[in-house]
Amino acid sequence: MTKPAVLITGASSGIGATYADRFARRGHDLVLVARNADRMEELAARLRAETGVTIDVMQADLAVDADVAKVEARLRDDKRIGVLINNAGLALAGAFEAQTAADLAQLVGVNTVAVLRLAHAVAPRFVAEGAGAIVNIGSVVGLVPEFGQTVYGATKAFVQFLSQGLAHELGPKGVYVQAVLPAGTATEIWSRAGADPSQVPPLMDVGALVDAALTGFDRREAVTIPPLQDGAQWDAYQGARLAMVPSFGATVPAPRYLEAAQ
Ligand SMILES: NC(=O)C1=CN([C@@H]2O[C@H](COP(=O)(O)OP(=O)(O)OC[C@H]3O[C@@H](n4cnc5c(N)ncnc54)[C@H](OP(=O)(O)O)[C@@H]3O)[C@@H](O)[C@H]2O)C=CC1
Ligand SMILES: CC(=O)[C@H](N)C(=O)O
Repeated sequence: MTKPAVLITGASSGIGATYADRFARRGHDLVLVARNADRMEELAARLRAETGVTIDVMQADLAVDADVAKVEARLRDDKRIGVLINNAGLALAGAFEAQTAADLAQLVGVNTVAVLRLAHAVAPRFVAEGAGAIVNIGSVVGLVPEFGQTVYGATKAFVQFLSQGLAHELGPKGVYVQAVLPAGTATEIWSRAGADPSQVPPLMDVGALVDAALTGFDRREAVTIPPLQDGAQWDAYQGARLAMVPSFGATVPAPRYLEAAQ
């Protein structure tokens, strides 16, 4: 049986380039998407030579509406594509009040709007086929407002919610949706974000990260958190969240709000 082609955003470096390497070695044809076409062509030439798979390179800036539309069209029309890896993203150093509106718009555009639009473009075809996979790269930062990377973390919380919601909606229709939540991983994201090198935490090897994410993928896990050593902690967290749900149906405020503040 022919393996589905895989479209990977942010495939010019780091986690995306490593996904490209791993899927090529599994025998999948690829579509690589990012801004730096030279780096993708170099990666594609190496992987074609080493694995024999077919690789197309699409230059696109996912902060630019017309470029996102180009990738959406490819996802809608190219029926060979059966896996979307929504990986492209960026981080931003600095305090919220010092970050510029333009930088924040780019951060939110690439990390959330593009992720949503690409998933939305491919979902109808996957649902009609009753097959397909959407992998969204979030971050543990989306679970920890206390880290102080507020807007970056908010984009990753969006990715996590979107993924869990889509898993709930699309799973019964045959479409697998996975959220991958890396923690600090050794890629260019830190220097690109302008992070102070003395503040960078110990980092996971990018190959180890992607191999663990693919283990979760093969198991059809909804949320994969490679650095989390005790998986039962995630299950307990989800259990605590779901335990609140019946209360959300209450039609009167909780007693603690019925006493006037002193
Ligand atoms: N490394 C880490 O510690 C962690 C990373 N992540 C997430 O992993 C994902 C990949 O990042 P990582 O590999 O670490 O970092 P890199 O900086 O190495 O890679 C980011 C990729 O995204 C692409 N990209 C960035 N901006 C745009 C844009 N406007 N349009 C198209 N492509 C773009 C870059 O390509 P180009 O410049 O060619 O466009 C590059 O291929 C991100 O979503 C990140 O948030 C999550 C948790 C931890
Ligand atoms: C820059 C970061 O904080 C990193 N990409 C992460 O998500 O952990």
